[in-house]
Amino acid sequence: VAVFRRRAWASAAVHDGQQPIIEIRDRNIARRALMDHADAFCNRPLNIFPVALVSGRRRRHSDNLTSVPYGPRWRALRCTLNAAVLHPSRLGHMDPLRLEAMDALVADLRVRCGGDGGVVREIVVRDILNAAVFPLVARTCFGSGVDDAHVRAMRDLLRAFVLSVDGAKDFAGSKMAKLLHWRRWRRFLAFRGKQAELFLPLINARRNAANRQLTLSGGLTPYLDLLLDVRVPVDDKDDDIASGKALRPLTDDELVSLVSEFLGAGPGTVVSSMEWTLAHLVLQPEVQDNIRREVDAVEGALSEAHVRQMPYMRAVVLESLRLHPPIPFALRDVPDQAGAEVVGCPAATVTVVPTEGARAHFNLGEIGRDKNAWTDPDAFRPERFLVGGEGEGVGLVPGPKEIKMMPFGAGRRACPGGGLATMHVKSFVAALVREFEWAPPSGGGAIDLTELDGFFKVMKTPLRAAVTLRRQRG
Ligand code: HEM
Repeated sequence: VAVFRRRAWASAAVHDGQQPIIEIRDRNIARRALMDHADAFCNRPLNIFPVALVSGRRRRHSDNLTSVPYGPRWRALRCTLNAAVLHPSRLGHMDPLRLEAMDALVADLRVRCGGDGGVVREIVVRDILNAAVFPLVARTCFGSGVDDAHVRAMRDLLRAFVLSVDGAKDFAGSKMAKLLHWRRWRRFLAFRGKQAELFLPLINARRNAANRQLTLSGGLTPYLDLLLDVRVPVDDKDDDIASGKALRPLTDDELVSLVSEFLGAGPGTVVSSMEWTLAHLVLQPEVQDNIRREVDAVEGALSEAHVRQMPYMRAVVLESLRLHPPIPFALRDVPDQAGAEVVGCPAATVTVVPTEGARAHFNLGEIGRDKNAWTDPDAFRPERFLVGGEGEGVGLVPGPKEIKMMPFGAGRRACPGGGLATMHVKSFVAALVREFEWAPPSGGGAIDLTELDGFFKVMKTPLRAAVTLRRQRG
C-alpha cells in the first residue's frame, strides 16, 4: 500500500493498487459525510475485502447485509434481522438463552476455582468467553436443536476464516497481489466452499423440518427460520416492493452468506468487547467494585430488565467501546470527486477518484479519542458517561447533531446489533463480577493493552487473569 496523500487535519488517502483509500479520523468530517450526505455514503465499496469474499463470487445472488447495496433488498434483510433478535422489545426474550449460557460459564469457573475463596491462578479469558458466547449466538440462529458437534465445527470454521482474513489483508486489494500470493488466495477462497458444506445441510434440515414454527425458549424465532420465509425483490428497485410483485426467496448462496455474517459479526465483536472490558476491570479494581455494588443489589437472576437499570455498568461498557471499538473501520464507497470533497479531499489534492470510485475508511478508534471531545481521551474513565459527565447523552449510535464516538458506525449502514451486543457484554460481565474477583495473573505478567488491528480489534496479548471465587453472601 503506497501512501498517496496525508493531511494534518485528519484525512489521508492511500492507494492499494485498485482504488484510492481516504482515511477519516476527524469526527466532524465523519458527521458531514454520514449524516449530512447520507444518500451519497450508504454503500460499502463493491470490491473491498472481505466483503467481496464473504459474499462469494456470484455477488448478485450471494450478498449478505454488509455487502448488499442500499435499497429494497437491504431493507428487507435488515427488517428480517431486526425481527429475529435485534429489536429492543425482543432483548428481554433472550433471557432464557443468555442466562443458560452465563450459568454454564459461571459453573465451569466455579469448578476450576474449587470452592469458596478458591483461586484459578491464571486463565486465558478470551478462550472461556468464546466457549460461552458462540453457542448462544449459534442457537439464536439455528434454533436450540443444533447439536454441540455442529456448534464446535461452526466455531472452528469461523475462527479459521477470521485468521485467514487477517493473513490475507496484504493481497486483498490488487489483482497483481492476488496472482503473487495465489496459493494463499486459493486457500482463502476455499472457505466459501467449506461454509456451504457445513451450513447447507443444517439450512435444508431446518427448511424441511415439520415443526419449524417451534420458537426458542423466550418466544424468539430463530434467525434462520425468518430468512427462509422472507421474500426479497428480484431486481432491487423501489417500485418492485411498491407494486408487490417480482419477489423471490433467498438463494442458498445468500442464506449461507447471511448465516456466516450472523455467526461472524456477533460472537467475535462481543467477545472482543468483553475481553477489553475485563482487562480494564483487572487494571482498575475500584471500577470492578463500583460494578459489584450495582450487581450485588440484584436478587436472583441477572435478567435484561435488571441489567438495563445499571447506569455504572452501561458507562463501563460505553467507555470500553469508545477506547477499543472491536471493528477498526467503517467503510464506504466514495463514488466520485464530489464525494471525495465531502470527506475532506478537495480536487486540488485528490484528482484521483477514478471511474471505479474511491474508498472511505472511517477510523473508529481515533474518532473516539478526539481530545476536543474528551478530557484525557486515552484514560479509562467510565464516570464520563454518568449524569453530568461529558459523555452524558452519548448513545451507541450517534444522532445527527454530533459524533463523539462511533464504535457501531453511523448513518444508514450503522450496526443494527448494538443493543443486543451491549446487552450480552453487560450481562456476562455482571455475572462474572458478581461471582468472582478479577486480578492480574498470580504468576506475574503485565496486562498489555496493545491493540491488534485485524478483522477485529483484539488485545494483541490475550488477557490472562487470576480468578477468585467470592464467598457466598448472606
Ligand atoms: C460489540 C459488538 C459489535 C460492534 C462493535 C459492531 C460494530 C459494527 C460496525 C462498526 C459496523 C459497520 C457500521 C458502518 O459501516 O457504519 C457494523 C455493521 C454491522 N453489524 Fe455490527 N457490531 C457488533 C455486533 C453485532 C451483532 C451482535 C450483530 C448481529 C446480530 C451485528 C450485525 C451487523 C450487521 C448486519 C452490519 C451491517 C449493517 C448494514 O450494512 O446495514 N453486529 N457493526
